[in-house]
Amino acid sequence: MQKPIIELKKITKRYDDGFTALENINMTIEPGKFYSLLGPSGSGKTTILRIIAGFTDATEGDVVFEGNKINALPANQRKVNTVFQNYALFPHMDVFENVAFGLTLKKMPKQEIRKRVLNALKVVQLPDYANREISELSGGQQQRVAIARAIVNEPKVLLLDEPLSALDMKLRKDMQYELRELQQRLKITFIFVTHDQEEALAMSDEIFVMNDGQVLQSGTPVDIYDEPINHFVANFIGESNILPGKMLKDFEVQFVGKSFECADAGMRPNEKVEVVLRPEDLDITTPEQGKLVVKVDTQLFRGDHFEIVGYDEDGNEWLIHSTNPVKDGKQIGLTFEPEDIHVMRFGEKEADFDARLEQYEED
Ligand SMILES: Nc1ncnc2c1ncn2[C@@H]1O[C@H](COP(=O)(O)OP(=O)(O)OP(=O)(O)O)[C@@H](O)[C@H]1O
Repeated sequence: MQKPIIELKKITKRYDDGFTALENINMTIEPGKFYSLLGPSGSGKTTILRIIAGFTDATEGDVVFEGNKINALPANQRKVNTVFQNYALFPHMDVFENVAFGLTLKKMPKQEIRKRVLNALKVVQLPDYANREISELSGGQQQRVAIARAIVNEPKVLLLDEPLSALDMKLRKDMQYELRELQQRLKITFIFVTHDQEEALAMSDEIFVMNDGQVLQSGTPVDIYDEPINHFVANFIGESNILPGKMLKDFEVQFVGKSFECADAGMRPNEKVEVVLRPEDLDITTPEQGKLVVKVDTQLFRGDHFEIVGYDEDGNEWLIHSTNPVKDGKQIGLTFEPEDIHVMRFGEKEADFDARLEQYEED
């Protein structure tokens, strides 16, 4: 592991009205990586950015930057810059003046400002837009100006608060590529707030999944997708079939009244669990050959696959992705591999999960 650039240690934030927005948050941010804070509205993502930027104080805990505690350091002395959701550009200034604003405040020599601003505009692929008015720009171009204005200060960390949420779907996808490419080129640490799981999965080196002021799970997109630690994460990240079950013994789990071989171990016999099966891991076969039988109810064409909804004989709903269509009302069999079954404990927290993993690895 690299030396962290930012650490949040036991951060709690209680607002004046007594509301606890963050509870015991620990985060380690390494330099040069792309991080996402992912969670529903109100989960505390923006509050974390504001604490890192110095716009608000934590009630308890420490913010550490390159090994030094910076709890009391004013926002303008922190080596971080923020790109806001609404861009916060100055409408009465042109593009050049907007990007130059921070440097002008610092009274940097004019020549140096010019060089830096033109360079920043080149980085965001707007080299010929210096003299344009803000009102003459598209949403995507305004977004890029906001990013140019942030990177012109050469921050070590860029904080981005839902910067793509005002853009239409197509532009949003384009900007996802651009931002990721920009981050890799500049090697600045990005901390990106979003409630869009697809966006977080596509762009990040690491994701922190948040809910109710807590980090539920952190890890690479693949880890979080393949090994969600609880119902909330499994549901929030991608589409899942989640069913109640019971761990019979190591590598054997029971759900929908049947027992199945699985790849999970280290739980108590008969422990109540939840089982996750991703729609794309289910293969369709004949009812005779299926591990489960499902009656197809409806299907939607999604371009590269069909999304099929069916019900088993107990009335559990199943979501299945298939490359071929299946007739409504048809009985189909479903098969899957033992490693496609992901078993979760009820209500598990990340710390418990880590402890269990350690115990399991020691055994
Ligand atoms: N000044 C304040 N006083 C009291 N409560 C606040 C204050 N600011 C934010 N909150 C509350 O703290 C919680 C976390 O807010 P925060 O803005 O961090 O969430 P978020 O995850 O960024 O949400 P969104 O995606 O909607 O921006 C919310 O319930 C919010 O209502």
